[in-house]
Amino acid sequence: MTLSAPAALSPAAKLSGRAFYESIGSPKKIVAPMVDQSELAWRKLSRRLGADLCYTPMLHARLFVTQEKYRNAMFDALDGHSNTDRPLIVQFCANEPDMLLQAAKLVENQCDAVDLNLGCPQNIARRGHYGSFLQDDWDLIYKLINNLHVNLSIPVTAKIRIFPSREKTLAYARHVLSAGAQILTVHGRTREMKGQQTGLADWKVIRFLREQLPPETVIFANGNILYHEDINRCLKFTGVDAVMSAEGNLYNPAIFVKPITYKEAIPVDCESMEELFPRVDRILREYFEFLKDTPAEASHSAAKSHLFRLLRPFLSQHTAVRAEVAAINRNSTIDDFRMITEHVEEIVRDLFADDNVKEKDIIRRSDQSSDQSGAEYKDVPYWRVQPYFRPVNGQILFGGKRPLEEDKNDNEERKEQKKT
Ligand SMILES: Cc1cc2nc3c(=O)[nH]c(=O)nc-3n(C[C@H](O)[C@H](O)[C@H](O)COP(=O)(O)O)c2cc1C
Repeated sequence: MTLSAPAALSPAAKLSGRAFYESIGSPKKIVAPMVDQSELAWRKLSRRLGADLCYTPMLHARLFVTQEKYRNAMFDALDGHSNTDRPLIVQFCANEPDMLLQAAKLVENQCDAVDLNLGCPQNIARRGHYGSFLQDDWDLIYKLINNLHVNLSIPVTAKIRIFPSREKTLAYARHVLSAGAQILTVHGRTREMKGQQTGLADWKVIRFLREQLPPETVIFANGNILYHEDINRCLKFTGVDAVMSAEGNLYNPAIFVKPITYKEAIPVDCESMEELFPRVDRILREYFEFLKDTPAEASHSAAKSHLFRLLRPFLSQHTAVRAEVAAINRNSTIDDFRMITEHVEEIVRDLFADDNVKEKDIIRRSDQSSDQSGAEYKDVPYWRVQPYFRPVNGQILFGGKRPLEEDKNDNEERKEQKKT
């Protein structure tokens, strides 16, 4: 990929806001930008399972422009391919308007829009002065977005976090939109809500923004999507155009599998159980087939974390597989992933050879429910992919309410999450 000089374009020549959103098919179910996790192989799997728009992982604009090795590892000719990876929004973090523009120019023919990350709360973002730490520098945000709005041939979008005050959040949203952002993704957590302090995303603030901003503003809601039915619930509660999921999608890529029905809850009968909570052997095989055909470094370096997440409850029961996943390193080959996939298939085949398992292969409604979304919790057998409830202050809580026991996978997984 070679660098090209930016050509000035009239913003009027580009599709804006709702017209742009409609031009990419009015997506409702969106895979979030995720460092080292929303790479090509994963996006292909997610699209096959119902996602109708995907974001790339956050790319570092300066590294993308100045380091060819980084650029080629993160984004190659297959990313944003018209037959297999669209619609696609490429996300960058940046704090230099011209560097961001140069980076965006390098991908403008391989995606539908470029997104500015204004949400990353990690220390690395504090040190690098990007992500949510730009929340303190509204002038710079304006320049970053407006430079793309004026000079890029495709639309610019932005993903923000909320402030503790909803009025300030509204003023901030208006500022980001006035700079030229054509879609606003709102992650309903503040910058402080990370790690052990993550807690629930605030859908009420997102609804407030929806009510206050003009109807032509396209808004995506992000946060608290753990089950497929949460998508309907969130759309209904907030009134926004679409719902974005990160962790829900990673632990169960079939979270988007059904069309949006606006029904309160989907009854989990036998047929929908396999659709909504697929068996780990099936999902792993589908993922493996995409991984095998995706040579990009980004897809292979992401694979270990994907396996830990997909197989999370399964690994507690089958520690030999856990050891195989833990042993994956940068020298691992596709045959190592094939071997793990076949091992999991063999175990599940043996499990289902026993008629007793069939009786246990049901989703039970749990007696807990969350306060805000009204979601019903479910007990899902360990051989099926399922949401993960994050540790909060040493305990694993669901929606801030439901303590579960921490298990051995957490250490391995924490190591993986540190990388992201
Ligand atoms: C592994 C991982 C990587 C992430 N990387 C990014 C990123 O590159 N850019 C970004 O804007 N947000 C990133 N996020 C945040 C998510 O996009 C999302 O805003 C957040 O996880 C809340 O959504 P959720 O409740 O559906 O998980 C990441 C989240 C996870 C779990």
